[in-house]
Amino acid sequence: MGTINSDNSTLVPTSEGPLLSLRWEEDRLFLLDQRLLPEHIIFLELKAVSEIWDAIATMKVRGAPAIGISAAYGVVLAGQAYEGDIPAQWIEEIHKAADYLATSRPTAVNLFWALNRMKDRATLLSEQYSDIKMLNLSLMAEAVLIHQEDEEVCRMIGEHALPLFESGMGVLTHCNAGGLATAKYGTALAPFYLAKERGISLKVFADETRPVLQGARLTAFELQQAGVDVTLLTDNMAAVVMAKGWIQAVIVGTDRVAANGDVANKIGTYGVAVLAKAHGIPFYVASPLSTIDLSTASGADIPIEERPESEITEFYGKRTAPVGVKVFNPAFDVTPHEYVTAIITEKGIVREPYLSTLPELFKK
Ligand SMILES: CSC[C@@H](O)[C@@H](O)C(=O)COP(=O)(O)O
Repeated sequence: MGTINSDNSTLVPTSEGPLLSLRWEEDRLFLLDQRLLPEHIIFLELKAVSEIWDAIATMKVRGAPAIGISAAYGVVLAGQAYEGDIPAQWIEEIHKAADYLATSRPTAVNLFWALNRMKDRATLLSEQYSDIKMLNLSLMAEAVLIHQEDEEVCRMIGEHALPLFESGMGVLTHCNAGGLATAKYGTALAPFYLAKERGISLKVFADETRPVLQGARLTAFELQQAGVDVTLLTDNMAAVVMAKGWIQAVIVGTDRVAANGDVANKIGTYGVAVLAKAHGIPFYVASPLSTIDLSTASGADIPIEERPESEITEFYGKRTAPVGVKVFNPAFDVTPHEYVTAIITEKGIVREPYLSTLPELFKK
């Protein structure tokens, strides 16, 4: 890919590997507007903290790692917008922006992880430098590092996950935990890219993922672009394809893993996990360490975002439900740890008992 557009024209995708959804250039963030995929490939050029907040809240950028990276750049923009020369005031602006960005979406812990990392770095830097230009440059380097690290983390998740699959296997995924949701490769989709590179043929089944259709619009799109064998299903077809024996494994991403191994991910994931267990199919979760939140004891403590009713009562602007009907629209659900066969991280694979195996990952 690599084509950048800032004047809202539609660009034709190329097939030079995974599509990149984020690009930073000195004092601005270029973001692929994921709401418009697959019809339009349009990059937004963001220069203000409020624009980053809006992009996250309205899901122009979505997926836990991509949200974290965008927020980190949002903090950089706040530092660059400060016009004074007093480091203590600069730090205040950084904290104000981070606290504001933290209100954009509640469930993906990568958002808070990245913001805390940026705040800590800013504090450390302000003890070393008093020149605001130097502070801004150094803080920008931290955001760039978060961005670059994510690519390597995703690649390593793919390396660890790949041996779980054999050529010819059918693998089901839900939502989009791909390159679009991360710096590159994705988490759950990373092994599919590596398999493709290495001539291992996997048959991927992508749930469409109601109500915002990340599976149909994003997963099917990015895998098709990369030449991966992908078949699109509506969410209620997962049971049928499992019963037919077409699925040998499930792999999904996550927005937050609690200390006991409970996993929050896109609404519908829990149902897929229950179905997998009923059919004796392993259910894998791909998670960077930045998505593991040991300070959250269990899934019951994970804040679950509820989104606008219109996502359910309307379909692309057309009303599909009676006016005034009651609606429940949680964006995520929690899969209890007993359904999770293994969690695949950049540091390796862990299994039950998660209460002891997850903390070990942070000591490696
Ligand atoms: C690597 S992305 C992992 C998760 O963030 C992903 O599976 C997911 O649930 C995204 O939800 P979204 O609401 O599209 O941000």
